[in-house]
Amino acid sequence: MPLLETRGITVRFGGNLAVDEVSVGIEPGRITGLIGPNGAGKTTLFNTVTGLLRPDAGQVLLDGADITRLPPARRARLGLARTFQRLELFLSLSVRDNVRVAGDIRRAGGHRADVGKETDRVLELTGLSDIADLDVSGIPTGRARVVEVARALMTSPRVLLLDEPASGQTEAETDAFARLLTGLAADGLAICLVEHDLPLVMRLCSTIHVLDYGAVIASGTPREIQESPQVIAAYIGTEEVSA
Ligand SMILES: Nc1ncnc2c1ncn2[C@@H]1O[C@H](COP(=O)(O)OP(=O)(O)OP(=O)(O)O)[C@@H](O)[C@H]1O
Repeated sequence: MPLLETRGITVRFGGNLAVDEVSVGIEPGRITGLIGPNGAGKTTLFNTVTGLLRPDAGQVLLDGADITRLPPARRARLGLARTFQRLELFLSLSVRDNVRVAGDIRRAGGHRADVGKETDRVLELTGLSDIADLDVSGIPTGRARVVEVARALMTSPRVLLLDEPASGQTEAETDAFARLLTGLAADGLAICLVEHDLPLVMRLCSTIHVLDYGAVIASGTPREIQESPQVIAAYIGTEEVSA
């Protein structure tokens, strides 16, 4: 059973059909991939799921409940968290404070928690403890992407949407990141991964949905996706589909 589901989501920007009747499901305990060439509609779909954008048609369901019209903060409280393709961190704050701030906001909203203790736990879990006191402006992009994930984890999400989280990471950082995501999924988190690093997607995801010009052109296991003629055609001239 999917925890998060989109049903027939459609988004138009003027005459441009950015998302075309997309129906996909994200299951707990699994990493679901969402891939496609540039401009395929991946970020736009994320924006409708998190409430930054109202779709022209379709529904978003969380645990079977229709959340299509809820504002982003309500969705966050229900367990939706995301990271952004363009990093959205406070550059002049330390890694610890960037992570902590999500806990402080949640506490201000009435959630009872020891924010300091939870911050330390999340920093440890995400492998950021050694750089916790550095300003985010002074750390490499690859680690900054993990800070975004850590901040998202401070909201105790049930669903985590990741928009190109491995971009800018070294090979070693990507390996550590892959282990982190595998562990989070093993603990029951439902993860949706938008990523251009296709070998990483193939390695981590149990199911992959492929978008092209806003529409789902294929859904299946990594092997099925790699062998799909539609997917190969969509990627010709852009990237390799093979891992
Ligand atoms: N705010 C906007 N106004 C107008 N058009 C937009 C807007 N946001 C996205 N688009 C268009 O919608 C389509 C889908 O864009 P989107 O960013 O969702 O694709 P994407 O798959 O995330 O691409 P990428 O892999 O490059 O991040 C593109 O044609 C894009 O130009």
